[in-house]
Amino acid sequence: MGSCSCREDHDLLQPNFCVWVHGPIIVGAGPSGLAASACLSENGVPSLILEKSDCIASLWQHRTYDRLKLHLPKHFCELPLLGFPTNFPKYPTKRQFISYMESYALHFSIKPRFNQSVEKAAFDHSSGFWRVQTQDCEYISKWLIVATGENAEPVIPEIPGIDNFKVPVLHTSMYKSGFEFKNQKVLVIGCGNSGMEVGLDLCRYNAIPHMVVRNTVHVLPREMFGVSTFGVAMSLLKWLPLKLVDKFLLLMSNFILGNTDELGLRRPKTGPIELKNVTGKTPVLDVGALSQIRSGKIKVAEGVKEITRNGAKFIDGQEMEFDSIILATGYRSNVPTWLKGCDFFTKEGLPRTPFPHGWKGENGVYSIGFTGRGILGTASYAVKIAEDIAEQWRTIQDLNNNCNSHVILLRKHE
Ligand SMILES: Cc1cc2nc3c(=O)[nH]c(=O)nc-3n(C[C@H](O)[C@H](O)[C@H](O)COP(=O)(O)OP(=O)(O)OC[C@H]3O[C@@H](n4cnc5c(N)ncnc54)[C@H](O)[C@@H]3O)c2cc1C
Ligand SMILES: NC(=O)C1=CN([C@@H]2O[C@H](COP(=O)(O)OP(=O)(O)OC[C@H]3O[C@@H](n4cnc5c(N)ncnc54)[C@H](OP(=O)(O)O)[C@@H]3O)[C@@H](O)[C@H]2O)C=CC1
Ligand SMILES: O=C(O)C(=O)Cc1c[nH]c2ccccc12
Repeated sequence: MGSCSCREDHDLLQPNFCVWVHGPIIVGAGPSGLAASACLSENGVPSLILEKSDCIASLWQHRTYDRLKLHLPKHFCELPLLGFPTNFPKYPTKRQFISYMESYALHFSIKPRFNQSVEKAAFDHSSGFWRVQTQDCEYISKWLIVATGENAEPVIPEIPGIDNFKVPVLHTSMYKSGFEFKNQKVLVIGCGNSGMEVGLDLCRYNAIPHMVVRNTVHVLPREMFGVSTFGVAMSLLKWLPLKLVDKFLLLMSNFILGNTDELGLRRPKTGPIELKNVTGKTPVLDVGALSQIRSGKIKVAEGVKEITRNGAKFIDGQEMEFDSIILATGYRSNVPTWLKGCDFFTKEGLPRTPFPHGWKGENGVYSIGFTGRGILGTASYAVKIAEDIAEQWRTIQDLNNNCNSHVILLRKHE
């Protein structure tokens, strides 16, 4: 740090330069990064977002399927300070959600630096600043906000023989629509919300999906008599203990959906909300896959033992041919690959302290978007982070007054 000489310039990105950022550096321009930036700006604090992709909300724009809709009502998926347009339906489509994110960024004049992949970030104890390295440049700030998300990388399981399958195996993050799988026999591995919804989408294109359910799973209706199940759970939790709420949800689910165990979807012993809180495993909110399972259009298979060139061998000894394989095996955080020397995050890349206390670490590091509570968790952390940094910002504002820009280019001495 002491080896940097100052030069003002906003647009140059060269390996031998480091950029001094007056406000916080935010890594990731998804909903969490945008929310943090908007709340900071509302508190008078500038920030700089570094985004590895070429757009905002890249998970939604590049890594989700066409028929995706929010499965929680829109008021549970709003970012702070600016809500959804009133003409949006209760469950906005992916396109609508993206357009909301775009207007959000525009409204708060958020201009991330795209194509900046953070490769390393570490706190420099000697200077008291965070040093954030991308492929182009080093950025330096007093604060680092980690907003790279719980869904940063696909989980690709090591299933014996998987590399020998005749065509490339696709993860749901690359799946767009069943159009490419018309009339095909498709093995879908995994039965979370992605597996269920991809299975359903495949049915719409006359494909024949076989879905691997290796474990137990909670399937709940998206709505209970016109009210969202998520909303019902949130309301009841204000008054009743968690276990009772879970009992109620299961009672209602059995009434609305029938016995899912009979379909090969065995329920875990722990209730759906308790399981979500303890393990992070999201219950499936059914938007139609279950009736396709009941009618036999989506076939349920137990665990896969091995993938062959033409298909799969299952643990019950059956062998079957498939045209394609889709991995609906979920996602993981990538934080451990780039955030160094900081035990704020676990080796799984999630904050060590669970919700609602995991937003602030030591030395000016913050996390947003790792609460297992979707956008709702993001919104609550954005407000807390912005207030916390704004308070520090005000105390050092006198120093900042000497600078007329919040991004300054520094030349590194060789
Ligand atoms: C299919 C799907 C549907 C979902 N539906 C809902 C829903 O209906 N409601 C809900 O509340 N939640 C939902 N979620 C949860 C979802 O995680 C959130 O909606 C939201 O996208 C999280 O925002 P985020 O900004 O924390 O993470 P992301 O949206 O993943 O954004 C993180 C950003 O960080 C960038 N990034 C990652 N690594 C780096 C790096 N090293 N350097 C620079 N940039 C980096 C990524 O490119 C990305 O743009 C869904 C998730 C999935 C996968
Ligand atoms: N409309 C919406 O809003 C949607 C929201 N989402 C959200 O996105 C997030 C990610 O969901 P999703 O992509 O479904 O991931 P999940 O982590 O929820 O589910 C992954 C699934 O893959 C299974 N699995 C993992 N590894 C293997 C393996 N080796 N063999 C067999 N099965 C395996 C898991 O089984 P096991 O339980 O045994 O580990 C689980 O069923 C969730 O929060 C979800 O709610 C997703 C889609 C739509
Ligand atoms: O859809 C998701 O992935 C979410 O994270 C939303 C969500 C947060 N908590 C839940 C509990 C039950 C179902 C969905 C969610």
